[in-house]
Amino acid sequence: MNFHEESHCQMIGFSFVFVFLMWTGVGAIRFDHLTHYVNSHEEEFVETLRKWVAVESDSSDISKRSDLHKMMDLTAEKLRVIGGSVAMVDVGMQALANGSTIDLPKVVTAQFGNDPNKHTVCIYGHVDVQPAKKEDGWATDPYQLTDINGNLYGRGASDNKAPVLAWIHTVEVYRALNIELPVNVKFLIEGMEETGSDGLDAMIMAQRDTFFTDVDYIIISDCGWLSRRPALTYGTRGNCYFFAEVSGPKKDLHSGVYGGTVVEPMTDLIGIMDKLISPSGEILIPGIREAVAALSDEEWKIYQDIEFDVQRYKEDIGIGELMYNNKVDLLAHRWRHPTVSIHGIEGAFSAPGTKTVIPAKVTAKFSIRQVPNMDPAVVEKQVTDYLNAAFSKRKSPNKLNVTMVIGAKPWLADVNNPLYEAGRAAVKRVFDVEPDMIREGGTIPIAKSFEDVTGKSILMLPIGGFDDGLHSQNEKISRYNYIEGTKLFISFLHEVSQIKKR
Ligand SMILES: CC(C)C[C@H](NC(=O)CN)C(=O)O
Repeated sequence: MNFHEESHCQMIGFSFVFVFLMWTGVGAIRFDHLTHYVNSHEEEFVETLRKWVAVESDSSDISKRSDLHKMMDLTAEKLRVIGGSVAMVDVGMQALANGSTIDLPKVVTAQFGNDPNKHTVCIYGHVDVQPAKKEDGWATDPYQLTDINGNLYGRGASDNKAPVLAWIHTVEVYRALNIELPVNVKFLIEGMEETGSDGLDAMIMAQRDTFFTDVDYIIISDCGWLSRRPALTYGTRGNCYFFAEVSGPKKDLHSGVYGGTVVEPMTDLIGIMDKLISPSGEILIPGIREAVAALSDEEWKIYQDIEFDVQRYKEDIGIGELMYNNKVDLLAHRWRHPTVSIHGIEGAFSAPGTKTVIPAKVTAKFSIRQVPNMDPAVVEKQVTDYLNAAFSKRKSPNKLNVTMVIGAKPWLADVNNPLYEAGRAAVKRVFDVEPDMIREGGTIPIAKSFEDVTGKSILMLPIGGFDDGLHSQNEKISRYNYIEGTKLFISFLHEVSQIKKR
C-alpha cells in the first residue's frame, strides 16, 4: 500500500465514485502537506540545530561533563515538548584512568504511540561530539553554527546532532499537522557514543524485556553517503582503542643535561609504534590479517558497480596519492579490511616553540578498526602480547603498560530484510534514484550489541553528506541534506508501515 492507497482505506464509507476520484490525489496531498511543513519550517529547524551545536557536549573531556548533561536535558526537553513520554535513564558511573569515577550522561528514551497493530521503530542516535577547538584549524567557531553557502558548519552538526533532530522533526511534523504516525516511534539517544558508548550495553540488556519488547526495527542515522547519491548502509567496522604508556624518570628532564644518559620513554614508544603497521599499510601484528573474512566475488561485484569518483575523493581530502588507486581496493580497504591509526601521544611536547624536554611519561593512543570475523577480546590479547614482546626486545629500563579502552565490534546486516526494501522505496520517493548500498569505515559501537541483545533488525539510513568532515576541522551538514533528509525519514516511516506484520 502506498500513500495513495492508504488514503483509499480511510475513505471507506464514502461513495465508490467519490473514492475513485479521490484515490489518486489524497495520499499525495498528505505527503505534500508533510513535506511542505518541513520546507516552511526550515529556519526553525536550523535554529534548533544552532542551539544544539552551541553545547560543547564533548564526551571525551571530563571537564565538559556538565555540558554533556545539559545536552541530554535539551534532548529530553525537545522530545517532551512534541508530546513524547520521555525517560532519562541513569546508566551509572564512568571509571576514570586515575581510579576515580564520574557520572555518565543519562540515556534519553522516548515513546510516541503504542498501537499494537502498528510496527514500532526505535531510532538510535547520539548527541555527544568529538573534541574541537578553533585553533585546530577551523575557519569558524566550532560551537557557533555558521551558514556558508547553504552548508551549516559546527562540531557535531552532521555527527550526529542534525540527523537526530531530523528524526525528532519527523515526529513533530506529523503531530503538528494532526496526521497519525504510521508506526509507533521510540527514541534512544545517548551521550557517550564518541568514546565507545560506556554504560549503554548494560542499559539495553536491562531493558531488553521492557523498552525493547515491542520494538520491531532499530534505525540508525549516524553515518554518511558515499557520494552525492543517497545510500543505505549495511555494515560498519568496529574499533579497538588502545593506550600504550611508557614511563621512565620521575619527572621531565632537560635534554642537554640528561640526554645521552637515560633511555628516553618517547624513543621506546616510537620504536614500538613503528612495529604496528608497515609503510604500505600491512598490519604487522600476528593473527589480525588472518582473521579477516575473504572478499567474495559477489561483494567484489557490488563494489565494482558503486558510483565512486577516486579523483574527487583525493581532492576532497587534499592528497596527491592514495594507498590504492582502483575503486574496489579503495572501498574494500575503507570498509572491510582492518587498519591501524595512531591518533596522538599524550605527554609529548606539542606546543609551538622549541622546548628541549625529555618527557618522563608518554602515552600513545592508537586504534584498530575491526571487521568480520575479528573479535575485540582476541585483538586485545594479540596487540598486548605483541607490543610487550617488541618492548622487551629493546631491553629498556622503562615500563610499558598497554590497555584497551574501547572494544567495539563490527556489524553487518542482512540486506534481504524488508527494512532495506522500505529504505530503498523511501529514497526513491524523495530523491528519485536508487540508493547506493554501502558499508561504513567508522564504528557505531552499540550496533552489534543491539542486534545480539534485542534480536531486532537494524537499518542504517544516513543523511550526512560524503564531504561532511566528521571528526575533522570544519564539520558541516548542508541544509539540503538536513531538510531533504527529514523528508526521507517521513517517507521511510510510511514505507515501514507497509511491511507485513508477522
Ligand atoms: C568508537 C569510536 C569512537 C566511534 C566513532 N563513531 C562515529 O564517529 C560515528 N558517529 C568512530 O570513530 O567511528
